[in-house]
Amino acid sequence: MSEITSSIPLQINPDLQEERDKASFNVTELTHIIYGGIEKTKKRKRLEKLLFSDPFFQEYQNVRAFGSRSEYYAASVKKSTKIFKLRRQHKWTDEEYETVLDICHDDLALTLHHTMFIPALERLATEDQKSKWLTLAKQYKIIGTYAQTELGHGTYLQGLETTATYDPQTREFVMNTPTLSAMKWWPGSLGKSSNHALVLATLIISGKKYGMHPFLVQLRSMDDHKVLPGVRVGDIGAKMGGNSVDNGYLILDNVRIPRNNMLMKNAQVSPDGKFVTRGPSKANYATMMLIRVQICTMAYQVVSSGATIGIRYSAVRRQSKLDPQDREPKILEYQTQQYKIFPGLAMSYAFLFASRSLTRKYEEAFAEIQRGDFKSLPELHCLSSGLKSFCSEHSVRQVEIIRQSCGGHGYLNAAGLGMLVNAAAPMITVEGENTVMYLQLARYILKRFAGAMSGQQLDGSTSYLSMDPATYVCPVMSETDCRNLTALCDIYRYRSYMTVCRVARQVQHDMESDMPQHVAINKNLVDLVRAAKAHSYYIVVKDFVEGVDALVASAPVIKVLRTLCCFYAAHGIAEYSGDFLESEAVGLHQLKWIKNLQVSLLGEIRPDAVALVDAFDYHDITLSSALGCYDGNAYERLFKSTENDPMNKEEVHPSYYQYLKPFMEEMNKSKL
Ligand SMILES: CCCCCCCC/C=C\CCCC(=O)SCCNC(=O)CCNC(=O)[C@H](O)C(C)(C)COP(=O)(O)OP(=O)(O)OC[C@H]1O[C@@H](n2cnc3c(N)ncnc32)[C@H](O)[C@@H]1OP(=O)(O)O
Ligand SMILES: Cc1cc2nc3c(=O)[nH]c(=O)nc-3n(C[C@H](O)[C@H](O)[C@H](O)COP(=O)(O)OP(=O)(O)OC[C@H]3O[C@@H](n4cnc5c(N)ncnc54)[C@H](O)[C@@H]3O)c2cc1C
Repeated sequence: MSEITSSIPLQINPDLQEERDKASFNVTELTHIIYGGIEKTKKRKRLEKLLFSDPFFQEYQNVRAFGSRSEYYAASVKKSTKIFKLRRQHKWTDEEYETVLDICHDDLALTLHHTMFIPALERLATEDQKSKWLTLAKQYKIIGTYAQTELGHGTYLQGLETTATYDPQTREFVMNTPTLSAMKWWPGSLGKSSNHALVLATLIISGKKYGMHPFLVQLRSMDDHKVLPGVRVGDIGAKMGGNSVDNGYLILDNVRIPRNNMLMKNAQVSPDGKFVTRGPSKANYATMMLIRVQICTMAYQVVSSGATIGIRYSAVRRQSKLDPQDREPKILEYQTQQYKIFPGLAMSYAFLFASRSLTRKYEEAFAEIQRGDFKSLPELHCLSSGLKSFCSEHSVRQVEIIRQSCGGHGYLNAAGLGMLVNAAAPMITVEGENTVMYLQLARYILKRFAGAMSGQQLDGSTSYLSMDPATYVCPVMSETDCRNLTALCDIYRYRSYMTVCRVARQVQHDMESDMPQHVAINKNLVDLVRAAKAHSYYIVVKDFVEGVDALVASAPVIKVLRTLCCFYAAHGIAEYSGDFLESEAVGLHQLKWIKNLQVSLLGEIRPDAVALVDAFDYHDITLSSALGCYDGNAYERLFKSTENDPMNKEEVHPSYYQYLKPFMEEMNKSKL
C-alpha cells in the first residue's frame, strides 16, 4: 500500500523552521511596523479570523481556480455581499473595511462600488447630493460604477464622445452615445452588477461644449434589475485576469435624467441653463488621483505577496548539487536564485515606505483641497502619476521574475503567482496608462526645471532641480562608502537631475530650431519618459532611506532594513548602470564597487529572507498559494489541490467515451 496521501502534515516543514530559527530580528516587531502598530496588527488578525472562520472563503478559492467564468463571478458577488453584510453587522469603520479588502486581496465583483463610485460621490457631489446618493450608496441601497472610458478613448479625456445635453424646458440632461466608439467600455462592475453608473460625459448647453462632467444615471430597475429603457449594457468578455469582475459596456440612447443628477460640486448648471464653475478645471479628475495613490499601495501588496511565495518555496525546494558531498541544497542557496527574488523583497519594503509617504502627502493635500486651497494639486498630480507608473511597472515585472524563479511549479495556478501577475497587470493600464502618466510627470518636471533655470526657488519633490550640478562630486569614494544610504540617494538625485537637464536642453534646442512645440516634444518622448522614471526612482529611494532613518525600532530591525535599502539602491544602479554612467552620477570605479556590494548583500540578506517575508504576515487564504503557505508543506499542498480539480472527478473522463474510445477502436480496426 502506498504511503503517499494528500493529507497536510501538522508540523512546519523543518527546512522552513530552520530559516525562522536563524532570523536576526524579531519578526513580530517588524509586522507591527508594517501595519502601523500593535493595535492595528491585532485588529487585522481579529478581522482575518472572523472572515476565514467562514468556510465560504476557503470554498471561494476552489471556484476561483476551477469554476467557469460565470461561477467565479457569482461566487465573487456572494463574497462582496457577505463582506458588505459583515460590515453592517460589525459596524466596521472605513479603516477596518479597507483592512478587510486588503485581507481579501482579490478583485471583488462589486469592487468599483467601493473603490470608485463612493469616492467619486464624496469628491464630486454637493452636500445636498451627498446626503441623498452617498447615503444610499453607503447603505448599498444603490450599487454603482465609474463609467468614464469609452471604446474609442480611455487616455484622452477631452476626446470623450458621450454627451449630456441640457434641456432647459424639462430641466433634464439628455445622455447619449452618438457613435460606436462613444460607448462606455471597461468600467468594472458595469456589465451585470451595477444598477447605477456615474457617467462621465461632455456637457453641452445651447450647442456649446463645457468639458467632461459627472452624471448619475440609473441603469437597471430597482425591483427586478432589468435594464431600463434606452439603456444597453453588458459584459465585455473574459480577460487575462480579474475575471470575477464584470467589466462592461454601456450605450445610452437619449436617456433623460433630472438636472440634479449632474454632480455639481465643481461646476453647476442652473435651471435656466447657466454654467458656473468653481475651483480648477481638473477638479473633476479628483477620483483618479486617489486611485493612483492607492495603486502604489496595491503594488506593494502585489510584490510582497510574490516575494513571500517565492522565498518560502525557495527555502523548501531542494534541487541539484552545490557541494558534491552534501545533500541537494535549498534552491535559496543559489546566488542566482537570490538575485531573482531579493530585488522583489527589497522592492516590497521600498514600496511600503514610498506608498506610505505618498498617502500621507495625498491626505494633507486633500485636506487643503477640501478647504478650497488647490495649491498642492499640480505637485500631487505629478507625483502620484509618476509613482503609480513606477510602482505598477516594477512590481508586475518583478512578480513575473519570481514566478519564473519557481520553475515548473510556478506555472501552476495552485502556485498563485500566475494569477497574481495577471490580476496585477492592469495596474499598468488603469487610472492612466503608465507612459501617459510618466509624460504628465515629465511635463511638470520640465516646467519646474525651466523655473529653476530662471532663478525660482523650488519646493516639493522637484526642489533638487535648483541644484548647481557643478558642485556634484560622486559621494562614493571607497567601497565602504557604497553602504552609505545618503550617498546612494545623492547618486540617484544627480542621475535624475542630469537626465532631466539633458532632455530639457534637447527640447529647448529643437524648439529654437523652429520645430513646432508638439514636434519637438514627440521627438523627445522616449527621453522624457526616461527623465520621469529617473525622478520616480529617486523619490522611491529617498522615501525608503528617509523612512528607515525615521524608524523607532530595535537595532536588529533597523539593521536588516538598512541592508535591504542599501541593496535596493545598489541593485537599481547596477541594473540601469548605463544611465548612471551616462549622467556621470558614478564613474567606472564606483560602479564596480556598487556591483560588488550588490552581490555581497545577497549573502547578508539570505539568513533573514524568510523572516522578512513572514513579517508581511499574509494569511494562507490571502496568498492562495500551495508554494507559499506558512507551513512550507508545498508538495503536500500541491497534491491536495488536485483533489478539487474537476478533471479528476471521474476515473474515466467523458471525452474518452465521446472521442478517444471510438478513435482507438477505429485505429485498431484500420489496416494501415
Ligand atoms: C492584485 C491587484 C489588482 C489591481 C488591479 C486594479 C484593477 C482595477 C482598479 C481600479 C479601476 C480602474 C478604474 C479606471 O481606470 S477609471 C478611468 C481612468 N482613466 C484615466 O486615468 C484617464 C487618464 N487620462 C487623464 O487623466 C487625462 O486625460 C490626462 C492624460 C491627464 C490629460 O488630461 P487633459 O487632456 O485634460 O489635460 P492636459 O494634458 O491638457 O493637461 C492640462 C493640465 O492639467 C493637469 N492635470 C491633468 N490631470 C490632472 C489631475 N488629475 N489633477 C491636477 N491636474 C491635472 C496637467 O498636468 C496640465 O497641467 P499644466 O499646468 O501643464 O497645464
Ligand atoms: C482591468 C481594467 C479595468 C478598468 N476599469 C475601468 C473603470 O472602472 N472605469 C473606467 O472608466 N475605465 C476603466 N478602465 C479603462 C482604463 O482606465 C483605460 O484602459 C486606461 O485609462 C488606458 O486608456 P486606453 O485603454 O485608452 O489606452 P490607450 O490610450 O489607447 O493606450 C494605448 C497606447 O497608446 C499610447 N498613448 C496614448 N496616448 C498617448 C500619448 N498622449 N502619448 C504617448 N503615448 C500615448 C499608450 O502609451 C499606450 O501604449 C479599465 C481598464 C482595465 C484594463
